[in-house]
Amino acid sequence: MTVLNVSDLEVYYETETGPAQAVDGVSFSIEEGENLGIVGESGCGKTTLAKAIIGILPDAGYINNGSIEFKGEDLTELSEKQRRRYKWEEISMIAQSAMNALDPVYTIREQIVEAIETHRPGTGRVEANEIVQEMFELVGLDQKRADEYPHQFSGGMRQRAMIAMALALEPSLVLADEPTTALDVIMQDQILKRIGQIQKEINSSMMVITHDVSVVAETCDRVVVMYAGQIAEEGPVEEIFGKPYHPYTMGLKRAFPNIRESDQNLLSISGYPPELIDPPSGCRFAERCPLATEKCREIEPEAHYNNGLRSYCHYADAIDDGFRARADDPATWADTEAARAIRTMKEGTMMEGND
Ligand SMILES: Nc1ncnc2c1ncn2[C@@H]1O[C@H](COP(=O)(O)OP(=O)(O)OP(=O)(O)O)[C@@H](O)[C@H]1O
Repeated sequence: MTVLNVSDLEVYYETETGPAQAVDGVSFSIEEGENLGIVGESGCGKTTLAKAIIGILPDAGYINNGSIEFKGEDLTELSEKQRRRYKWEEISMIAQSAMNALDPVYTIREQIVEAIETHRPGTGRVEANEIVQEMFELVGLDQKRADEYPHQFSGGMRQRAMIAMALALEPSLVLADEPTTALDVIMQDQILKRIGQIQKEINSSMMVITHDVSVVAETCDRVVVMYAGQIAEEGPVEEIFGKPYHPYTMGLKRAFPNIRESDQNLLSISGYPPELIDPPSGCRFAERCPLATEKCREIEPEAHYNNGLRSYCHYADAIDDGFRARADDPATWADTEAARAIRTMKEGTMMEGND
C-alpha cells in the first residue's frame, strides 16, 4: 500500500525580494514499511518538504501547487482543523533540534502523556504512563528520568526523548529530519539502530532527511537526491550510490564526510546552489557540473529512466562506468564553470595584491 504520494509539489516562501521556490515540482511516493532517504546540500528544500507534509510551514511559506496524498487523502485540500488529526497520530516528525521541539516548561513525561491524551482521548493515565515507560525502554532511556525537564537532559538524551515522543502514537509515517546530526558518532549509530528496531515493531514508514549519505545507506530502501528545490535523481539506495546516472549524485557521495569512514578522501563540488528566487532556466546544477553543455544551460532536463533510477540529466543515458570513474577524481570537478570562475577570481585577487 502507498502511504504517501507527493505529486508535482511546489512550496514557496514569501521574501522581501520576491517568492523563493524552495520546493519545485517534486514527485515521489513512500510505500508501507518503506524508508525513503532525502539527501542534498543545505538549503535544497529538504526540511521545507517535510514541513509541508506534516503541515507546519512557517507563515511565509505556502503550497503553490501539487498534492500530498496520505493513504489516498489529499492533505493540501484539508482545513487546518482537519489536518490536526493527522499530526503526531498518523504522521510525526523527529525534528533537527530536540531542544526547539520539546517544551521547556513541561517534563518529558507530561509532554508524551499530553500527546497521547490529545490524540487518543479514551486512554487512561495508567495506560499513558505505561506507554511512556515502554517508549523510554525502547529508546534506551532510564524511565526514572521521565519526570525531568528537557534542560536536565544531555543533547543525546533529549534526542532520544524526542524520538520516544515521535513514535509513542505508532504513526504510519515518521519524518526524521537530521535525526542524529547533533550527536557524536557512537550515539548516532546507536540511535539509528534503535529507530530501525522500533520502526520494524510498529511497521511504520519513514522519510529520513540528511546530508550524510552513509545514514541513508544504513537506514533506507530508496533515496531521493534533491538539488536546489528539485529532484536530481531517485531510486533504490544500492543503485543510487552504486551506479548513479546524475553527476550531482556522484559528486555528493564523495563530497561530504560520512559517519562510517574515518579516512575519507573528499572531493569538492565548486560553487553553490543557485538562488531560489530567480533560478537559472536550464539544469540548476549546470554551473557546477563537469558534463554541462549549452543544452544544459538552456533546457530543463526531463526524467530519464535507467536500471530503476529516475535521473534528471540530459546525458543520463550516456553515463557509463568510465564516467563514474572519472567523477571519482577531484580533477574532474576542477573543470566546471563554477571552478573556473573561482580560479579566475582568485587569480584576479592575486594580481591586485601584486600591483
Ligand atoms: N522561513 C523562511 N523564509 C524564507 N525562506 C526560507 C524560510 N525557510 C527556508 N527558506 C529557504 O528555503 C530554501 C530551502 O530551505 P530548507 O531549510 O528547506 O533546506 P534544507 O535542504 O532542509 O537545508 P538544511 O539542511 O540547511 O536545513 C532555502 O533557500 C532557505 O533559505
